[in-house]
Amino acid sequence: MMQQIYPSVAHPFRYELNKDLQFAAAHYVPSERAGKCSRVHGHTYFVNVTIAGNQLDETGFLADFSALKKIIHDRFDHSLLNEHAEFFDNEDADRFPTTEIVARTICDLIQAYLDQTENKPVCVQVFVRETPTSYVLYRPFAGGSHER
Ligand SMILES: Nc1nc2c(c(=O)[nH]1)N=C([C@H](O)[C@H](O)COP(=O)(O)OP(=O)(O)OP(=O)(O)O)CN2
Ligand SMILES: [Zn+2]
Repeated sequence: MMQQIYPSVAHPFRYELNKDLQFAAAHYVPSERAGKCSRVHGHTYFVNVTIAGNQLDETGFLADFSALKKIIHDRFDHSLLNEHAEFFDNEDADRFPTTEIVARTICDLIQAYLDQTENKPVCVQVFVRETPTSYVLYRPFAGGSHER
């Protein structure tokens, strides 16, 4: 699944960077309505992160590819997503580890890192593929401005 072409996101910035990464993790969706997915099972999550901005840093990077990988892969690889209590909550449907909420969480984590960099680019899209037939796109600025 790596090296696939992802849906593009409209933005006004001069530079756009994309980073593919993956991690293996278990999860369950803690709702009877999730059917078989309410039982613990695992995926290899394929993620594409899109970052955009007008300024590069002193290294000529929009963002450091290696740092982006570390933020996500090192945190979630070979873990049970439901156990990351700082991000997910089995009692709150807006914090269940669904593909949608995993994508939003990844975007928030990446943006928190970018906010600390000198050139302050923005994460404009996160793609998360959970299975060969299921993926989600999260676009934090959809329908609005890129100002934060
Ligand atoms: N909108 C969402 N729907 C489902 C999610 C989700 O996160 N968001 N998650 C699941 C399950 O966790 C499951 O891992 C994925 O389900 P599904 O795509 O149905 O997997 P299959 O391999 O059974 O699908 P095929 O159509 O047979 O390829 C369920 N729904
Ligand atoms: Zn699943």
